[in-house]
Amino acid sequence: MSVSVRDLVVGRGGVPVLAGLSFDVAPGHALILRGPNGAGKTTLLRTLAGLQPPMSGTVTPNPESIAYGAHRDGMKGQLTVEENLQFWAGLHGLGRGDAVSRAMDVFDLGRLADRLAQHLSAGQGRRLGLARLMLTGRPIWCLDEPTVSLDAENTGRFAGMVRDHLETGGIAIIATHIDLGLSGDVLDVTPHRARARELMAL
Ligand SMILES: Nc1ncnc2c1ncn2[C@@H]1O[C@H](COP(=O)(O)OP(=O)(O)OP(=O)(O)O)[C@@H](O)[C@H]1O
Repeated sequence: MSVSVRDLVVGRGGVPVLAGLSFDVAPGHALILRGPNGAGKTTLLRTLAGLQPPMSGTVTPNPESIAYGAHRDGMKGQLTVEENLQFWAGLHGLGRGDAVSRAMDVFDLGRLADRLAQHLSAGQGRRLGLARLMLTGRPIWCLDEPTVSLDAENTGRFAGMVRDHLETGGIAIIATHIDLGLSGDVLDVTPHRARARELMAL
């Protein structure tokens, strides 16, 4: 399954932020989004993931194939680390087998299994949020600054997790300011800024 974006315009509060976006991402490939603060990377990712509608243009496939990851999405503070992961696994039909323990292993969460999510440090919470991706069973990951709060070791674990995902035919679209050492295309959204395009047309 490929991602295909055509003539996409994305915005916030009814105001266009990025325009003229057309790109494809093939199975097994990553696309790294770059651009300065406020350029529109989050807005683009949220639109791809179906969290907000495009102002115009098309995105395929539909959001059911896409897992969106940012901050502590969907984490329930009153549940433990393991309970959170079991909840997600059950929701996506992966509640049986060892999917949860494999997801915990990726970010070395075993020692935190019984800790309430609300008591996790920022980096621990990020590790839990990222481990969740493995339990969605979704082939396309849209990730917004996934390594914020992660130390070097866990940043490496994250890059390894994405590599494994790509090797099994998955797709990752990632907004990040750091070099994750992943091979993939880079899309600098700067030339697509709606205001920049308006000025260029003058
Ligand atoms: N709810 C909102 N209403 C109106 N404008 C918004 C809203 N949220 C964000 N914006 C604006 O939309 C623009 C794009 O923001 P966005 O978060 O997509 O940028 P970004 O490239 O992800 O930035 P960063 O690198 O800082 O995370 C910014 O100018 C921002 O101020």
